Amino acid sequence: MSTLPAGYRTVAVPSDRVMDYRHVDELAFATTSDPEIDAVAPFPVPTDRLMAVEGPDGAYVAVHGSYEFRMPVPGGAVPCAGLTWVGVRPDHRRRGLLTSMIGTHVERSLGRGEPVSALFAAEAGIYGRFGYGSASDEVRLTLRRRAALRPVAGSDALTVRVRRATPEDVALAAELDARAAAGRPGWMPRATPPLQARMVADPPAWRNGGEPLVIVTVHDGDDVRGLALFRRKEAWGDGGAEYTAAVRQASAVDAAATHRLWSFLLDLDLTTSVETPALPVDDALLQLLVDLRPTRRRVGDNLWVRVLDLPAALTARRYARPADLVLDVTDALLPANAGRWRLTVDATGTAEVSRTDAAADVALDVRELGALYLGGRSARALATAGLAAGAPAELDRLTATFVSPLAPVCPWIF
Ligand SMILES: CC(=O)SCCNC(=O)CCNC(=O)[C@H](O)C(C)(C)COP(=O)(O)OP(=O)(O)OC[C@H]1O[C@@H](n2cnc3c(N)ncnc32)[C@H](O)[C@@H]1OP(=O)(O)O
Repeated sequence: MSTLPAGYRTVAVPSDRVMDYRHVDELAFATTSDPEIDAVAPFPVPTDRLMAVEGPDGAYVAVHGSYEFRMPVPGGAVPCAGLTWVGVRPDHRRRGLLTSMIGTHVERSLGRGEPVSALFAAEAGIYGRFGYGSASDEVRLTLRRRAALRPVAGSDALTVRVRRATPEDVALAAELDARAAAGRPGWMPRATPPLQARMVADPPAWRNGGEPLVIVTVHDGDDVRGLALFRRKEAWGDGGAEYTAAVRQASAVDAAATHRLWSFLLDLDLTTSVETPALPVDDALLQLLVDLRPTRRRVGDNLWVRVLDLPAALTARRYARPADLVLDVTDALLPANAGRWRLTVDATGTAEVSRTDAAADVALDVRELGALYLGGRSARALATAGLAAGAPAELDRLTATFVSPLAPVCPWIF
């Protein structure tokens, strides 16, 4: 599957060449490694999941890696290869190295028993051709200070505490993140120490002129029910203070804690605006705001999902209702996924998937199956763009079967 131009070869990256790997990404992304950052936020991708392409002179010219995730899906979690740190040295681009690396990634992921891959795309035009579908959106808000929230019972009884964040806050940040996730599809757990360290890491290079990271916690007696990490940036205009507060993480376990947390963040002295982290498009904050109109909203693509092993992927999640559907799938990269599949879902939401010769209810490419996989897209909407084919009733049956009650999102970029 992986075809490289003559003179290039695919190699695993030994631990003594991780810096060579990183140098390729630095040239591809116009960044540089910084020992001060590495000291608090070590390189997070496991070495045994790093791959490189060597050029004719033996130097690394293209790299990719992956995380070993258990991606939350409706009703469960699926082993997922989180493709990451993909880069091709600018003098070796557009000669098929990424295409070859995707082949390597797919083979290795399937070999490890990972039926799904997911990623954040550096540019939206890159990954669709390889069968990744845009499966979730995120929204980032810029809120005015004192934006009003609808009342929530119990919020006023909760207390808040504020202090500088420290590396020791990592356990609390990870715990609150996991509790706030509440099974939302796509919300990747940060399961390894290097990924968790990044939650609270605060090297000066990441401060963008702002203060060191601050942590605010919401308490019900001794119980911590919410947490936010944020930093303010000093600014003075003709009218006085114009600070902005950028929130890195805002996690709360219920509506009252959510209300208390955002009430605090929305009324910080000296600030005029508050920037949220990536939120799901149905986040509680959007429901609580009395008036969304003055709020700047930027919606962007979030996770891209690639179904690698169709029967394993489709049986790894639960479904919203019983169903008997025949899907006719095309997959130019992985012919084992192509053809007609019967998806039967029982009353518990558990699916069986088998080959069939029966007539298809819906025809679609594996890219669109990836888009639907987390339950955040509509088959009928895809069909309006010519990306799925079927009678409206069958398309709606597919959507109603796949739908997630909560919009999928991954709140952190990997
Ligand atoms: C999950 C992540 O890590 S996302 C990070 C991706 N990395 C970056 O964005 C860093 C900067 N860019 C790069 O390193 C490289 O340009 C890459 C990785 C995006 C592409 O690598 P290349 O080796 O040039 O890709 P390759 O030659 O295999 O191209 C395959 C096809 O994708 C297309 N393509 C490649 N990059 C892009 C892009 N940025 N936008 C749109 N199309 C693209 C090519 O034109 C080609 O199309 P074709 O088959 O119709 O001719």
